[in-house]
Amino acid sequence: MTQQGLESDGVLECRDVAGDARPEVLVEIRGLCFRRGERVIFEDLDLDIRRGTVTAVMGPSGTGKTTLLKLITGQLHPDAGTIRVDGQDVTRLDSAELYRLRRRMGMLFQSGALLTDLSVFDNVAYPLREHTNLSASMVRKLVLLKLEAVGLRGARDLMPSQLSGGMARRVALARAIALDPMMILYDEPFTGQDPISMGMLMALIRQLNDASGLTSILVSHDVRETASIADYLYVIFEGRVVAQGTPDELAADRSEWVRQFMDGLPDGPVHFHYPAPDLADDLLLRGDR
Ligand SMILES: Nc1ncnc2c1ncn2[C@@H]1O[C@H](COP(=O)(O)OP(=O)(O)OP(=O)(O)O)[C@@H](O)[C@H]1O
Repeated sequence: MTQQGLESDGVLECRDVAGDARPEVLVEIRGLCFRRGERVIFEDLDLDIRRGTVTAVMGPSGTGKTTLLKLITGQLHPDAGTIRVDGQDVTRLDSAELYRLRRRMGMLFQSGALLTDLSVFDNVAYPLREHTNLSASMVRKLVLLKLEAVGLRGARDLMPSQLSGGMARRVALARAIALDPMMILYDEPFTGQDPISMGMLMALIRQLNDASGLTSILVSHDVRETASIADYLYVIFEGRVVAQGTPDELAADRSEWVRQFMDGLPDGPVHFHYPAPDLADDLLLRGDR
């Protein structure tokens, strides 16, 4: 049994819910509640990531997508709810168990920069040297295979400063799959990429997922590109899932939420302004902030 959030008279409460583990689901989130100070980021959020799929999590800026990835990887602890990854509730693991589980999750975060003083080869070798006792010749073979998978075996001796942005992201991807994770989490992998790089990364995400039997969670603002490679999409807003379905289902969905988000419309249920007092009142207030 675990706790699940409920809104009652504007107060976030929690109730007990039972988890329902299903083998086809790799990540099962139930009743997730998470606050940042006074701000409720997630409130009673349910979400499933099925094994073998590329599942995208989309939503307006600041809605909590990166936070969700951090909760799944146990970097943040929820206020209530369960997050099961491969049957284990990450909210209840001790640090050694969490460490073992995290080794099975590859991450490609926006800030996941390469180590600038190490070559491409050594960047990819790094997790293998840190986390395994493999011989140098086995590390070499694995690094070359991972670099081959991202098309950069020939770039092994380059330093990060000699790579384009798209190449750097592909090296980071090779590093993320070095330990053969069961799952890979991508946070805005396409940001700042030209169309060719973006196309390469999209194809790579799909290919790696299918060829390596991975499960992928993809957080992205790039709706069209994401929809073209994802099997299933979640749209989250104000702490909850407001829409979900296959790309075809969401393309056919007429609800205001889905249309605003999928079609990038400036007007709709999502407002441009962060909540604030009335502008005229605010301007009349004394003070220096
Ligand atoms: N360390 C922090 N301390 C306090 N608030 C934070 C912190 N990190 C994020 N937040 C807040 O949590 C909310 C969710 O942030 P998050 O980065 O998860 O959003 P996001 O959906 O990934 O946004 P974007 O699409 O712009 O990257 C935001 O309102 C943000 O201001």
